Amino acid sequence: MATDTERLTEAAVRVSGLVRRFGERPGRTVLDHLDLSIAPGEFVALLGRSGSGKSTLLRALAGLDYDVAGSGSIEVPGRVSVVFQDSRLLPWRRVLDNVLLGLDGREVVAGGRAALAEVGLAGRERAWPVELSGGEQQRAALARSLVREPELLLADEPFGALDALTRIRMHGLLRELCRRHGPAVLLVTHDVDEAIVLADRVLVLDAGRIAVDQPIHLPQPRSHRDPRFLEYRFQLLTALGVEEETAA
Ligand SMILES: Nc1ncnc2c1ncn2[C@@H]1O[C@H](COP(=O)(O)OP(=O)(O)OP(=O)(O)O)[C@@H](O)[C@H]1O
Repeated sequence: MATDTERLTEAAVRVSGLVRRFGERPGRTVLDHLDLSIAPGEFVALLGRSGSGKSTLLRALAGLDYDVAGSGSIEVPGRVSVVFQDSRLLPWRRVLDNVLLGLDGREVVAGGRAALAEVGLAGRERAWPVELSGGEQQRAALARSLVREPELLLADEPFGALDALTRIRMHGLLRELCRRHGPAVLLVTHDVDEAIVLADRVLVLDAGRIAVDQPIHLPQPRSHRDPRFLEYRFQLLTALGVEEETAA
């Protein structure tokens, strides 16, 4: 029998027949025999209408869905980091202590400082979270994830609460950090453009399954004005049920 490590050599994530239900029996089926695989280092964005189950899938991959009815198999690597829409920094800990939370040893301090420098927060190690802007708090959250050198980064609307300009800056930063650290990424987003700008592959979740699996064949950095970008946008908006005239 193959070991966990052997089985994961070709895929960072392998999900098979995943079912998740909520409510009293028989309950509402949110994920319905969903299959998904993500290669090591691949950046995948997950779109879907509100309530389609994107966060449910992400929580399942993160192992955060205790007490949920369901079945199916999930294989993920040993080192998984999660970033949410809010930074979830502990307000009573300084920024560097937040980044190092749960890590031991003197050498991790240097790693934490380096991670903060990578996200543009050098010099803010001793700041309190409340002293950071929303974008800076998300940068700190990214540093906290990356210092753990994850093989899989799960991100649930990490830029959803940021203004448009900060968002664009964060896109560049995330792309660069992923290029350097090479985790597989699953990014949940409502923003079709964000998905096309960042991802190697865009998925659309519908009726409990992956309804669209679209590789994005565009060089980085990607321009919204590229006609191929517009084609991907049109196609994905249509898959999301946005009126064709609006999508056009
Ligand atoms: N713990 C829970 N208990 C009951 N129902 C839940 C629970 N978690 C999620 N649901 C339901 O499952 C469905 C999918 O929720 P989920 O948060 O995964 O959707 P989503 O695609 O991430 O939505 P959004 O884009 O609005 O964030 C929703 O109808 C939601 O109400």
